[in-house]
Amino acid sequence: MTDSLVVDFVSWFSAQHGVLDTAKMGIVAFPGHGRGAIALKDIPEYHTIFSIPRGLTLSTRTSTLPTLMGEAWKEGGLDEGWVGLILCMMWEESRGADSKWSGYFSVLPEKFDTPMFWGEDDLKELQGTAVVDKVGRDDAERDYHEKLIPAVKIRPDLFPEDKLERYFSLERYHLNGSRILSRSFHVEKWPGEHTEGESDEEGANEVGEDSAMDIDPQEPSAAVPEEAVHEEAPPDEREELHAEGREDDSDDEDREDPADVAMVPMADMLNARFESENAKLFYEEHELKMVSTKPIKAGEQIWNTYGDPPNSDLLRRYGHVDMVPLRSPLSGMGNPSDVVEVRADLVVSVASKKVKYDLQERVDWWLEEADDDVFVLRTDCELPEEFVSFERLLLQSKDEWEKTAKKSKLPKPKVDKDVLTIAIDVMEARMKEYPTSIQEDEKLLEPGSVEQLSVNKKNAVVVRLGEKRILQGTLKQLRSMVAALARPSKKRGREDEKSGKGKKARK
Ligand SMILES: C[S@@+](CC[C@H](N)C(=O)[O-])C[C@H]1O[C@@H](n2cnc3c(N)ncnc32)[C@H](O)[C@@H]1O
Repeated sequence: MTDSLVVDFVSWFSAQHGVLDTAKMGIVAFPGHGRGAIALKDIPEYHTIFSIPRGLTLSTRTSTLPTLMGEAWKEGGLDEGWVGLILCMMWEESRGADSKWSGYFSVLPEKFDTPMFWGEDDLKELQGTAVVDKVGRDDAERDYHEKLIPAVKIRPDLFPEDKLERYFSLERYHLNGSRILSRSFHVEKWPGEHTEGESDEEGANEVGEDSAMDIDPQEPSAAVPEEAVHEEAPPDEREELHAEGREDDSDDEDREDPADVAMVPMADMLNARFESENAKLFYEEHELKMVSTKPIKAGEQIWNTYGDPPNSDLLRRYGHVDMVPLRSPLSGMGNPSDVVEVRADLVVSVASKKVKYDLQERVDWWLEEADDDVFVLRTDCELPEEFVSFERLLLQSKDEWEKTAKKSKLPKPKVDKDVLTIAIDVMEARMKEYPTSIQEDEKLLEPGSVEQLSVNKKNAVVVRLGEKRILQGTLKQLRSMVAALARPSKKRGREDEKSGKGKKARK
């Protein structure tokens, strides 16, 4: 069946000087994925599938609203965070056919499956996962009340009373916020490009949450071999860098200029799946181009990348989860990018039962020096170095601790029996934070049972099961290391090598 909204959208796109290779790409419904792009013919590598003039992207740079609002834009804090872009989207949509983007709004979602819109019962299913504390509905609402509504009130000429309920409600605010979270791109200005009223200060007014997808600047020349492309860390990788406390992380790198966050019609029609990317968006001086990064066979889906985040982030930002074969030491289906977050305070509460001294001073020192209050375990099921180093700090004798503080150096991440035993207790305690067991979750996802689950509940089970499998895998490795230590030393040496003891944890 032809999707008439898509037909209208494609004509609007062409009328606005977007160029789509209609012989090669179609937009169709993929069961469970919404709409997506399909190759209608074989597409060779490095083929431009469509291009979008920069002016057709929708951002605070391209909408005329900030200019019409004048000084009030900055004075009202609309140049900070996403609230300005949300207001631009609401305003453009409220203008109907007068807006340049009128043909775009009709293909944007009106409903999301993300936890932001879940009821209490569904949210309970996520207990223990990394999603719970990150939904951020209250923070988002603060901007609505403190910035957006005052701006709307002072300009009834731009925001007429009779349009407020339909286009500027709190519900529409959340909807547009979610459209940005799941569909926006990071599009930087071309060097030398100047936008009226915009500060040139680096990192000015950065936003805490990155755009949904990153794109690469392309060399200004037309022919672009892959090597010429500057690869940037996708947004979620940057979040991970921060979470892992690498030396090169800094808040400035973690955050983006809100004016760089852009809605990109057509480019946001592409779905993504773990390591399936076969096309990518690049930007040039005047246009953005979706280019195939691999040959794509006729009938195949054209996939973008969202940076392969863990299922907890996929669910929170996009409303879906990835299920692909897992890699050793895990098995079955899941997301190989999954992570479990283990709070440092859980480690402290477990360790404090084993030691006789007060740990507060060491914990404060750690937070100052390492800035890591959460440890991230991955599907390789290895203890992160930072976790081991933190444990060692908590276990140090008074003398050792004094030396550590004096030298201002984190303890070496050396694993021994005490470290392993506490790590096991921590993993067991972390596992208890989920209200259900692995077996119960696996049963819920079995054929015959999974069909009875709502989409939200199924996704919640997939997220929590993915996290629990990492904990289970890590526990298995830790227990075998303890068992190896208990064996006579000659045999142990050989087994330690096999079990990876002494191997550096992933940083
Ligand atoms: C950038 S849009 C892609 C186009 C979208 N499917 C549509 O119908 O407009 C991102 C949204 O597509 C859906 N999506 C993308 N990849 C998916 C996948 N692998 N499985 C299920 N849904 C997916 C999610 O709803 C996500 O929020």
